[in-house]
Amino acid sequence: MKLLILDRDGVINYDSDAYIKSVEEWIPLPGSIEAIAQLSKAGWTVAIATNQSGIARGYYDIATLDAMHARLRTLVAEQGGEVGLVVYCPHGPDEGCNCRKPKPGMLKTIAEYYKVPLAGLWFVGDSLGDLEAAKAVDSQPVLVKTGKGEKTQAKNLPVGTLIFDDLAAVAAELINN
Ligand SMILES: O=P(O)(O)OC[C@@H](O)[C@H]1O[C@@H](OP(=O)(O)O)[C@@H](O)[C@@H](O)[C@@H]1O
Ligand SMILES: [Mg+2]
Ligand SMILES: [Zn+2]
Repeated sequence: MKLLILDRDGVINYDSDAYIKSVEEWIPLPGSIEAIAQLSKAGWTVAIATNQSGIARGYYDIATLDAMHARLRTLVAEQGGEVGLVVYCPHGPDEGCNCRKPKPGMLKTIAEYYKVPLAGLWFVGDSLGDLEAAKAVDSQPVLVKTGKGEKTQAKNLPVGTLIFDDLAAVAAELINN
């Protein structure tokens, strides 16, 4: 099975230091919806692993978060594709959960759900925590330069991190090679 895991904010949609607090604030990045649809139509299962500490901080609720993800699913379906499992960490940084990236808990959940090994599995993110989560379970860290990606690129990246301009470039690489 061809499984790809994506971070959400800064990879699929624009991110904000003020958090993405409503469906109206959830705006797809150029080409991201089409990229997910093309991957899906090419036989890839596209899952999502996203930190959503805004829940713990009281900025938005689970119903709003679900509405964002329903919007994502609708947009991808309109392009003939589909979105797989979406896993989120609703906890705050100080709660010591096992799912908040850079911990790999969400990656493990997704891999177990699809019964796919984590080794070498591509995880696409814009933050260092995304890349560290991938490295922690021997998955392939993939950085995109959207969202916080350009800032992240200046940091000390895990060895072997692959770098692409955006999700569309990641999709082109996977579909054409
Ligand atoms: O990139 P993903 O994992 O999909 O989601 C990131 C968001 O949950 C938010 O994560 C926050 O980090 P803290 O959770 O406050 O450390 C900040 O970086 C926000 O700008 C960002 O919108
Ligand atoms: Mg992100
Ligand atoms: Zn958590």
